[in-house]
Amino acid sequence: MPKTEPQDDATPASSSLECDTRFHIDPELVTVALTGSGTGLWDRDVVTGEIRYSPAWKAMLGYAPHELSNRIEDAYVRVHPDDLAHVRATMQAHFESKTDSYVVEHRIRCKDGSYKWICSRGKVISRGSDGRAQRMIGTSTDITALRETATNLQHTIDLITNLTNEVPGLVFQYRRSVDGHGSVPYASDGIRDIYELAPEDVARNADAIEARIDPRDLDVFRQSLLDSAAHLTPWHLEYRVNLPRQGSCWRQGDARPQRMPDGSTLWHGFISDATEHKRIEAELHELATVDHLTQLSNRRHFTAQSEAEFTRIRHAPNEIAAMLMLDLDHFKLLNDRWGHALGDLALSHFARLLRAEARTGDLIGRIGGEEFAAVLPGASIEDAVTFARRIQQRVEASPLMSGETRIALTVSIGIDRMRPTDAGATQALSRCDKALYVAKERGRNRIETYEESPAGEANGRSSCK
Ligand SMILES: Nc1nc2c(ncn2[C@@H]2O[C@H](COP(=O)(O)OP(=O)(O)OP(=O)(O)O)[C@@H](O)[C@H]2O)c(=O)[nH]1
Repeated sequence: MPKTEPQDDATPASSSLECDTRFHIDPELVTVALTGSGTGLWDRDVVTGEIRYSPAWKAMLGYAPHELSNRIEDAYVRVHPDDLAHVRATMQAHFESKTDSYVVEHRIRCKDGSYKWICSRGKVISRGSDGRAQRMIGTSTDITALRETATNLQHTIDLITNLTNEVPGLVFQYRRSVDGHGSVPYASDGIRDIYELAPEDVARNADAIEARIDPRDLDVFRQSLLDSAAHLTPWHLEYRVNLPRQGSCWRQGDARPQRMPDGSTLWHGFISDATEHKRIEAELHELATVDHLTQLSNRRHFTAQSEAEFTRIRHAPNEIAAMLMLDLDHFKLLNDRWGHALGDLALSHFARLLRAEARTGDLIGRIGGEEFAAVLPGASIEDAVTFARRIQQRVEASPLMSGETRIALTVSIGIDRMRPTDAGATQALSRCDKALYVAKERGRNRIETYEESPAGEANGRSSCK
């Protein structure tokens, strides 16, 4: 049983180190190593309750080699009260051979009354025939600085987590390994709204995110990340997600990639809810492009669309397109007789008939008060005349009803084709306008196609009525 203080350069360390004859360390070096690492030795007689400490152990707590009692009950008084039960339980478990060794981190009071964090490790080295622990030796290492660093690190992590969790959106770290495997090592709480997932759902495998992305945007989503990884360019994407609770929503993602030493790519970024922004954008787009009364394209949008069609025709000599201008007859009279509100109804009624007659791909717009226009891609002048006749027949067959009153509408139509030699689509529209003028001149409710007169004046031919 311990009768002498354990020396920092003494057994048991030196004896066990000598076991391997090929590897001998000078005990003095062990002393230096142990002292330098802030480690002291202790040797406890479990039966008598005697415990002896090496000088380095005592120095660690600020005691001189001759200070400190060698009683275990005094040792327990120095343990921080909050840690005592845990220390005792860990020690007891080792005495009962429930653990291979004794390892515990706890606070211990120094001579000056302050506390240090230490890591105590020990092992029972002799037991009685009944298995009861008799002698135990061990080390204590000052880990105060380490604990402070760990505590500061935890505070920093808590701060970042608290801040990112307050941000309305998802702050994330996304890793893509060389073999293409994706994971999200860090996701703020916002992931519960952004993807309706928990951080742990994607910590090791990001597949759950891809499952939320709208199939229409999945390829673009994947490709955008591949591009960002390949060129280490910032990732930016607006894409749709389908969520169990919120349904279809828009998301906007922004992140910066960096290449890691193992070849993987790590993005740090942010994903926000872009649904409202997209809704407003769509609303503004509609306001800018759609005529409120008839829900047809407005003049500006129709012009832009027909210019795009004209560009297509000009670059493909075999492609054709016809253009029509349609104007309700005597609309002023209708307004004067039935009122402006009914005039509005007549306009939307006519727009419905026009839309019903159009094919997918045809462009229709309201370009003025009671003026409408259409571009029929792939249609010849003859096709356009047939289309115009069908419109007139539909208008005749479907009068506007105001209560019991039938209000008959008629429409005059001017037609021409888009010509590759034109400067733009408006030139075709202006020829349609001239043909329309002829239709009005010749009595209205007529279809006229444009024809250049020898004198260069606008003319019309091919009347329907
Ligand atoms: N109700 C209603 N009337 C409109 C609207 N925009 C224009 N108008 C009217 O449409 C009428 C067009 O009159 P005009 O240009 O003289 O043509 P019209 O009476 O149809 O005569 P023709 O075209 O020669 O057959 C005007 O009285 C405008 O006030 C609208 O949004 N709603």
